[in-house]
Amino acid sequence: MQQEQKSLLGPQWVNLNMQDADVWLLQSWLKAETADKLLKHFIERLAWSQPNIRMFGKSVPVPRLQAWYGDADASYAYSGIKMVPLAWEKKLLELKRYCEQTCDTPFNSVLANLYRHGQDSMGMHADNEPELGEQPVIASVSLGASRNFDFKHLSTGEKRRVVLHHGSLLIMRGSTQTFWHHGISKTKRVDTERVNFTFRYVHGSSN
Ligand SMILES: O=C(O)CCC(=O)C(=O)O
Ligand SMILES: [Fe+2]
Repeated sequence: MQQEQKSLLGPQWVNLNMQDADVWLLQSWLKAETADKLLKHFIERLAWSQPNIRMFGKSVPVPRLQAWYGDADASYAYSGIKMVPLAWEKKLLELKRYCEQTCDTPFNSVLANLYRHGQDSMGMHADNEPELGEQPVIASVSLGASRNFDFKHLSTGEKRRVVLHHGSLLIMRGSTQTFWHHGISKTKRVDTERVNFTFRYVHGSSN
């Protein structure tokens, strides 16, 4: 089954060949002009906020802005925050559908992150919430500033770094979330915005 799915991704995809994982990257998924328009649109139109998360017993603001969109029944807890999805914004729904076509996988929700500059970040984590199921497929679309995306293997400590460019699509699936953490570290080299979408399929309690 896993082998069959792999071949569906097609020749333009780059397999990151990571141990205990199944990660693929398509750097120029969107045309540059489409990606430019979408970046501007999403920065202006999405309902960005900066919620608090609990870290080491303290409540601290996330070091970026975020927004959670999805089907009404796709709510779940993320880093201690109960995320109730906003109804799909029109262009975001179009992007989701295009992403579903490319990945040949359904998604019902997305976490949108806005990194305002290089000092915004996301700590190392796995997207392993029970609502995502055993071997979640997570599709990550990047717009704007290129940022380093870091992986670390939980038992061997092996590290991998890829640069996610404007208009790229990264897919993590299989056992990736079981064996690896991933995150976006701070950098002094970037002073412009980046928007990232991680499309997911949340298994709701009511369906
Ligand atoms: O911004 C990124 O590329 C990573 C986002 C991420 O890991 C997440 O939303 O869970
Ligand atoms: Fe993640």
